[in-house]
Amino acid sequence: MSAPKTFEPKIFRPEDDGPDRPRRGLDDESLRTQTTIYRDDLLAGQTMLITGAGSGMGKAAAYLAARLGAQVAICGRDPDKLDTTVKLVREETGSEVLAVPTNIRDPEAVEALIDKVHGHFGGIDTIVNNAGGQFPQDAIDFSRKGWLAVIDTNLNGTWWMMQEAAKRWREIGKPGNIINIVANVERGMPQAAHTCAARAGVIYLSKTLATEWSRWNIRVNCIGPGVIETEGFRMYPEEALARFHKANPMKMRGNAWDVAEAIAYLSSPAARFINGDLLIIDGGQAQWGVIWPAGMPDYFSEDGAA
Ligand SMILES: CCCCCCCCCCC/C=C/C(=O)SCCNC(=O)CCNC(=O)[C@H](O)C(C)(C)COP(=O)(O)OP(=O)(O)OC[C@H]1O[C@@H](n2cnc3c(N)ncnc32)[C@H](O)[C@@H]1OP(=O)(O)O
Ligand SMILES: NC(=O)C1=CN([C@@H]2O[C@H](COP(=O)(O)OP(=O)(O)OC[C@H]3O[C@@H](n4cnc5c(N)ncnc54)[C@H](OP(=O)(O)O)[C@@H]3O)[C@@H](O)[C@H]2O)C=CC1
Repeated sequence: MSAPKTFEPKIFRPEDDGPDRPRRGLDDESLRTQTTIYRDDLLAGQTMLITGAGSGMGKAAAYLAARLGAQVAICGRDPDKLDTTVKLVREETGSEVLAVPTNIRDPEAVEALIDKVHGHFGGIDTIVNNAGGQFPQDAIDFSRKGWLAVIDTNLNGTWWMMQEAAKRWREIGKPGNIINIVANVERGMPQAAHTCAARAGVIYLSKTLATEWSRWNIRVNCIGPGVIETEGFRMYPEEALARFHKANPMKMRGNAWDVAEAIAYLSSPAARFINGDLLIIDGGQAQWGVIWPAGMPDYFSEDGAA
């Protein structure tokens, strides 16, 4: 049976995510079996700090970076999630990941995180600002607290990370590399206006910093994922998920490995001349469709009100 074209927009809360729903994204077993085009020591000698790495794309990126020889530090709010990444990397590579539970919304905690990673590994070469998220809802119904939560996480949190890392790189006279995971916001995103605003902010912040900070040899780039199936899909109702693949002309969902490999590329010497750019990984979504993660109001359907 095909998914309905429209359904009543509704608020979906994490508590609606029951045990009967399928788990989404690449589990540890799938991650272990992923292959890569990169040579084994591509990132040897590098230290990478990846935020939001207890699940999804951040976890895949941390695992791939460790496999390619990088020293890896990770953060996220939930220590149990971070432990799953530490364990996976240890079992598969024998390397120890440094896990520092941190809320990126807290600038002092971010400062302490950057200190800790520098102290532990003697420096940082690349930071990947991947932590983030939102909830699908019609913008007119956003609560003030909900708006602030999304802006604070995705825009302010990313900024605190960038500024603290750059201050340290300037102080010690070492080059730096920043990769910000944003979203595909080119056509706007119905029912994700808060994240659209925050991600557009990060993209243009990054383009600006790529110029300002080039004098300290700090590069700043963004990756814009389209529909990437991860644990984060729990925030979306099944009716919406059934249509997510239609957001792009390839009619498929990407996975966390697609993004992890792009992160590895931008962390490698091959990307030394890439600065201020936005790499979109979306199967062509930018030129294609718009999806309504909380349900398309009838007004927008083919036979809706003129
Ligand atoms: C990226 C584009 C989205 C759709 C565009 C179309 C393309 C679709 C395809 C892409 C789909 C996937 C996109 C992903 O990014 S999935 C991966 C990311 N992971 C997540 O988004 C899950 C995690 N999300 C969150 O953690 C939260 O959204 C949030 C950022 C808000 C976290 O904040 P906080 O920890 O403070 O959370 P709280 O629970 O305390 O909430 C604070 C207030 O926010 C409001 N709120 C929260 N959830 C909802 C909801 N489901 N519906 C409505 N309002 C919500 C609310 O006011 C909260 O306060 P109260 O609890 O006191 O009411
Ligand atoms: N999946 C998709 O289709 C798309 C995803 N994105 C973005 O890509 C990034 C990765 O998403 P994905 O892997 O799918 O989702 P996940 O939900 O699996 O990962 C997001 C991670 O961010 C962490 N996080 C959230 N808030 C904070 C915070 N305040 N401080 C520290 N860590 C935090 C979460 O851990 P914890 O809760 O423990 O803090 C979680 O591990 C996110 O920014 C997401 O919004 C963008 C476009 C599409």
